[in-house]
Amino acid sequence: MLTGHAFTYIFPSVSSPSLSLKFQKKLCLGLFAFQHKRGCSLHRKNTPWLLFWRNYVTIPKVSADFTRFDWRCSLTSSGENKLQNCIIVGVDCISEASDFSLEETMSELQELCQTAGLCVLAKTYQRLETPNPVTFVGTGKVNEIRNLLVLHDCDTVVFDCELSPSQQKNLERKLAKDKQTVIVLDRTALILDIFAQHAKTREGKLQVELALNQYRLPRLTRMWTHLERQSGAGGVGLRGPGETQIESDRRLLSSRISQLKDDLEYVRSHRARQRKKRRHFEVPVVSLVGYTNAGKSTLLNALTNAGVLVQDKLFATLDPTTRRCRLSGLHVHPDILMTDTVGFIQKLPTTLVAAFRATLEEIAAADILLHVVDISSPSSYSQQKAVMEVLREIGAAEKNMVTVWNKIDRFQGSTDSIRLKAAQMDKHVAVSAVTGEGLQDLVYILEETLSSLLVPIQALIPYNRCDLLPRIHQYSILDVEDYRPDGIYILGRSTRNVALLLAEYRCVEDEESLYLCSNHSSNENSIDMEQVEEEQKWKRLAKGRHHQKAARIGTYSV
Ligand SMILES: Nc1nc2c(ncn2[C@@H]2O[C@H](COP(=O)(O)OP(=O)(O)OP(=O)(O)O)[C@@H](O)[C@H]2O)c(=O)[nH]1
Ligand SMILES: [Mg+2]
Repeated sequence: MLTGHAFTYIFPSVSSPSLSLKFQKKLCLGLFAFQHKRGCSLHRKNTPWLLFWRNYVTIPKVSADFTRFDWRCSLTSSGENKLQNCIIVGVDCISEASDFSLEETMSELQELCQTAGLCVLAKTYQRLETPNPVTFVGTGKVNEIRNLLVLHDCDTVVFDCELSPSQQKNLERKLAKDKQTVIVLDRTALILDIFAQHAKTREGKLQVELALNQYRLPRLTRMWTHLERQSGAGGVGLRGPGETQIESDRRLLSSRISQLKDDLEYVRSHRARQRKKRRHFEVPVVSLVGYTNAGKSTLLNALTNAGVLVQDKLFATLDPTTRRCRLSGLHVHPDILMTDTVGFIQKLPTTLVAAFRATLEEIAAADILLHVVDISSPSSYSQQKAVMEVLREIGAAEKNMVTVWNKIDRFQGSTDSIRLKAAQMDKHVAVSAVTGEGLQDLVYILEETLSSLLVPIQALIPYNRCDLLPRIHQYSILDVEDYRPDGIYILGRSTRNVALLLAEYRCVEDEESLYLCSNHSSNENSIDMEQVEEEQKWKRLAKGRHHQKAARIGTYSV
């Protein structure tokens, strides 16, 4: 029989204060017996019922409210998202070279503040050789910020950098005026808060919660300073009651983090399985990537009538949206899956990149990336570089990519000149997602890029397999189609799936032409026979299960 202690050790996530211990024990032992009977492992991570239990039945309670962000809790007692005043502090570290100018970074920080619900009253900045380990900025700057706080009667400061927990604590102490508390936020906290406000789907919420908790864990002590002061009065030796609370909160928070990691791992593997299945249909995936507010969602709406939320705010989109669409200019692949996803930003917090792995992997797995750039922004070049950096980080920089210069209707110079400039560059196109200008060029480039995904084919199809011809004609570009006495000889390029279908009729009659064809397509698209069997197995599986959802088909006529 399990004792109470052993019980919570083995089933930490099931122990919920909302249920009686007796009931929890009974339930877990029942489930354990059930699993044991079926020969399943008792390992925590391998128990689907436990995942289900954790996700849908109980969430471990922690003594503090960890589902809301600390600073927002302290700002608004009611928890409402009302506008708060703040002062922003820009930091330009000479040791950390950036493509963005200080002015660009400051205006971006102001936009971030506005999106998070903060009203910027004053700005200041400092150029530093290296950050001060105690307060990040110098002592003189700390005094200046304190004066600004008094002058504007404000109690929130936002720093444009990632502060360490101790720097944040020191700044709060030094900036506190007349014993009134001052809230010190850094760029990471601000972005995390925006993400927390915008996450709608369960997956998005899990990812944001993981990033939030990872950010919070080393900063937990700051929440309990009021209890630390009781240590002497409480007379509990050298340990204050606050310390015990921190320990238990830290343990609960760590266990919540590991639960979230487990849950996200499950999401990731589910997505990977979906991707593997998707590869067996002829629908290529085109992913919209780009800096936040570049116009990705507007472009998706313009092409597919997806009805995705469009806002002149940073990180309006957080959760990926995929739409199956039919673009009238596309022939080889008339249907494509288009995905709109979270935008990128310079100095993207590392916790977010790690937490959003499931979403970012979707980008990395796309067939083609449409890199949307706001060409009307003075920072368009730096933004483009920042996006490429994140793509490099997630291993997607070498993907087939089309650069879309968006918002040409707002461009300072002439629209024709920017369209001409894009036309002169490889895989570049200039459009306006709002007016529709240039969208025809985009579809044309997309068609070109999609046909580069095709693989070379050369086969002699027997006359009793004429049923394959309609599919071959639909998804291939044929250079030769010769009706011979022993069968139909074809040479050209086609989709991966058609190439797999023709694997058993493959013949190598014209090696030179096949070589030319294969030069058309990228190396990663060439199929090797080792994969054929595995792919055909999947094909049979996919055929048997009519599980393809009737996707919404948007139409766009050019
Ligand atoms: N003038 C003009 N405005 C545009 C164009 N494309 C988008 N916008 C505007 O730019 C703003 C941001 O557009 P979104 O489509 O939400 O941008 P996004 O890249 O999806 O942004 P996030 O989801 O926040 O990363 C909105 O106000 C759009 O109306 C365009 O071609 N011309
Ligand atoms: Mg968007």
